[in-house]
Amino acid sequence: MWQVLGNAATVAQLAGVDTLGLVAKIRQAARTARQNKSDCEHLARRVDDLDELLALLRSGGGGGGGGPVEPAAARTLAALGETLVEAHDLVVSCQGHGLAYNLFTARRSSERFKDVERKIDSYLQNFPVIGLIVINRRLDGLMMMGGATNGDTGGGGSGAHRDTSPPPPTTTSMSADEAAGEFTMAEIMVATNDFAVVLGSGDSGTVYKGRLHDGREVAVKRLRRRGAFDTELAILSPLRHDHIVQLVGHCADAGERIVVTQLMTNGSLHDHLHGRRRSSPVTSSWKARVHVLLGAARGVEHLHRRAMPLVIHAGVTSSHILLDLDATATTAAGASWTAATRLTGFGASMWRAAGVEPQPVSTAIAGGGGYADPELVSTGRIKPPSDVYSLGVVMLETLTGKPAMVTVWDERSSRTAAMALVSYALPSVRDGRLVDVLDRRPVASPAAWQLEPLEMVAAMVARCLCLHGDNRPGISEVVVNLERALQLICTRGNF
Ligand SMILES: Nc1ncnc2c1ncn2[C@@H]1O[C@H](COP(=O)(O)OP(=O)(O)OP(=O)(O)O)[C@@H](O)[C@H]1O
Repeated sequence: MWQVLGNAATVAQLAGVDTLGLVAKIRQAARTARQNKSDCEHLARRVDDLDELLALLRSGGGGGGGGPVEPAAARTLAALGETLVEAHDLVVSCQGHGLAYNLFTARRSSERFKDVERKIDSYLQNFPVIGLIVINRRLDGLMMMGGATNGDTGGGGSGAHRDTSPPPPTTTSMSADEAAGEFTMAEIMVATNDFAVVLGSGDSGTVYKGRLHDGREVAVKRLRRRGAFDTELAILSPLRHDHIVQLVGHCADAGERIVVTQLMTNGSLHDHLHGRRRSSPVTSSWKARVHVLLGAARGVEHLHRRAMPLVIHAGVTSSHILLDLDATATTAAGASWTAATRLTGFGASMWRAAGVEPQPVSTAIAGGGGYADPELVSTGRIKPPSDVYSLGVVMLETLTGKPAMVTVWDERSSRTAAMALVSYALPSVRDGRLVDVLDRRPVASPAAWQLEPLEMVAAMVARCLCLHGDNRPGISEVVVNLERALQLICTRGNF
């Protein structure tokens, strides 16, 4: 949604005026105004309120105001420049006129003051959003310079004394030439061989396999709705994390709306649990399953606690947890695998300012298919615990090997009926009878020492699925639980 403008577009150029110089002049002119003095002083105070926004926009543009600016901020700057000129002219016009002028123009002046103040208020209202955009750009710049990497590469965590304070944003190493780009439709057609290979499809579009001219393999998502394109691009652009799919670029050409992301070669967790990929480590090993859940939970943790701006995913499902598995590697102990897990499906996601009230959403966003947070459905308001609920459903799905909606036999109607997995399996989990619903594909008859880590996960699932969001654990607690379960599995023989 907001590609970086050309390097020539700097803060000063976009505003078209020396904004800080104008603010000082308005202050000065208000002090010496002879007509409408109180209006002038009031206006000068409102202009003062813009100081912080101006300073942020200047520093965020990079290099003392010499760097590129996002289009949203650029538009604001250009309009802001005009408003400041208007405010200056208005205050200056109030100097040194006589009674006749005053009677003649008093009404018009008061309307002009109100108009300018209204404009200033609207900039101030947009300030948090613009500020976040600018901060993201600044962080991206720092990451590019530092080449920081701090991503999880899987395996069990220490599980001990986890620091719950938000660490600095986690990033994958991404060089400047890997920054997201804009593609033409012709480039997309070549990359996908005219949309030859379908990887999957969802609510918002169909995803195709592609290869860029530089050899990178990508997933090309052709969206049906403009809104989902804007949302997905806006949300994904600033996100850099080992458990979140990386944006490669986009195409808004020839009426098409396409988002290009890195290819995840092994499909989704859903495919492995219920679909086409029946013989994979994820089907046959509890270690692989918990490892994948941990990756997904770390992705959500990044969104909830560290991303700038913070994000509510609003669509956590097993189809939105993508995998890159390398099951071909072998070790002295036998066949082995490595796995990378990344979240996708950001078409309904939203930004969240820390400490604000839960946001109202349309019931369509409340989700469905057995993943929807019942509190969100009943209140129409979304908050981070909604993602925890949906992740709880994915965890239950992973423990039981059953999809989020199951088919059961209905005695009364003597017909099969659809039932939410939560209704079907949670009572057993809550009663401490996980074995009754546990998937037997990884281990046919699990021993008590094998059940223990899985029961740990099941206990967390029961908490994630509490009806009231406030009773659910925070996402970091879920991460710690999965780290401990994985560690236990690893120390007990990698089953
Ligand atoms: N980067 C990728 N690599 C491999 N396969 C992918 C990738 N992105 C998506 N897919 C496949 O396409 C399917 C649908 O993609 P996605 O989940 O992004 O669409 P969606 O459900 O329409 O998303 P949204 O909820 O954002 O509208 C996924 O379940 C997966 O099988």
